[in-house]
Amino acid sequence: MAVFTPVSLDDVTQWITQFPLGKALELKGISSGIENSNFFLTTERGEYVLTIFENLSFEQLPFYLNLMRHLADRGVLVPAPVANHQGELITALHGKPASIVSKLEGSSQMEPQAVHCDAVGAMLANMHLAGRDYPLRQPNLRGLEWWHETTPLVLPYIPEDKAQLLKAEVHYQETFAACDHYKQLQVGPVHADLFRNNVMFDGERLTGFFDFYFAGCDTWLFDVAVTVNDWCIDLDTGVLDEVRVRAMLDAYHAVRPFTAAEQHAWQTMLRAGALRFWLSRLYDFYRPREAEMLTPHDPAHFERILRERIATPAPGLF
Ligand SMILES: Nc1ncnc2c1ncn2[C@@H]1O[C@H](COP(=O)(O)OP(=O)(O)O)[C@@H](O)[C@H]1O
Ligand SMILES: N[C@@H](CCOP(=O)(O)O)C(=O)O
Repeated sequence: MAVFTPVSLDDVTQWITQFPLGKALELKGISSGIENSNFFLTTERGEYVLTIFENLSFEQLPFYLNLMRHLADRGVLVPAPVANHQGELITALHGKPASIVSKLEGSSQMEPQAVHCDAVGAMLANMHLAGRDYPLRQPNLRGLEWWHETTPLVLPYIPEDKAQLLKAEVHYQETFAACDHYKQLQVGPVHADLFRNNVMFDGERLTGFFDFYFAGCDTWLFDVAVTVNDWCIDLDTGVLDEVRVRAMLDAYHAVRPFTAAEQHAWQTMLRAGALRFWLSRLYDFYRPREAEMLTPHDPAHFERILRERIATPAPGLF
């Protein structure tokens, strides 16, 4: 399903000569994924993933690919982009931007236990620290400004009680973002979509974070909130599982200690993390892109999480 641009081994045979990867031996389309055309590529040098970007442009991609290169160079487990002989990470294939990155071992852990949350928390903190000297800047394109612009576009489609909640929450978050506590939060490159399906595990060993195409500069705490809201919940109810929350937060804190300002902002950030995905799911549900081929994710899941975070205080950061 997720090969929108077909590519054959023949197509790649000539194209690959610009990379220091030897000959292409095998190419296999990857069926999951919703944004891009992805292939497992075997060459004389090893196993890689070839991506043809269907929506992001040559101008937008350097932030993401260079961030992955930067993090990989600092020992964070992420796919390492491979440069061609000219030092370029992004080159054209069938007229679209394409890149080759290293293949991560393992598979996604869709039923995480505390041990997995511990590994994700520690790696997330390492990733934030490693991103401190990343020189490129791009805001989180699904941040506050996008919430402000997108809310009026979905309001006409949803019933009054949901519309009230959405408007009230955006207002609450905007007010908080204007306060001094918010301005004290540490900011840097964040993944911003670190769900279970964007991390690989080989058993209990974390082998990497991937799918950085929602990354941007935002508060580190927002990234933690998005991650906790997916990894540490009961998927049916959205209720936080204290054991997994503690494992993730303690592991993060051991690498990069949370601050008092972050402790103060924590409950609000969990709400922000829920709002972000409720809104994007509403938008994708009611205003699907023309070329959208897959069933959109269920917005009700994140509405439930938002209501739950408003009603029930979460365990503290430390
Ligand atoms: N670097 C990688 N190593 C191993 N598998 C990968 C890698 N990148 C992507 N994949 C596989 O491809 C699938 C689709 O990738 P994803 O980034 O989610 O696609 P999309 O951006 O189209 O949503 C993933 O679920 C994973 O199985
Ligand atoms: N995690 C988001 C959707 C983003 O899709 P991805 O497969 O690229 O992570 C959601 O669940 O709404």
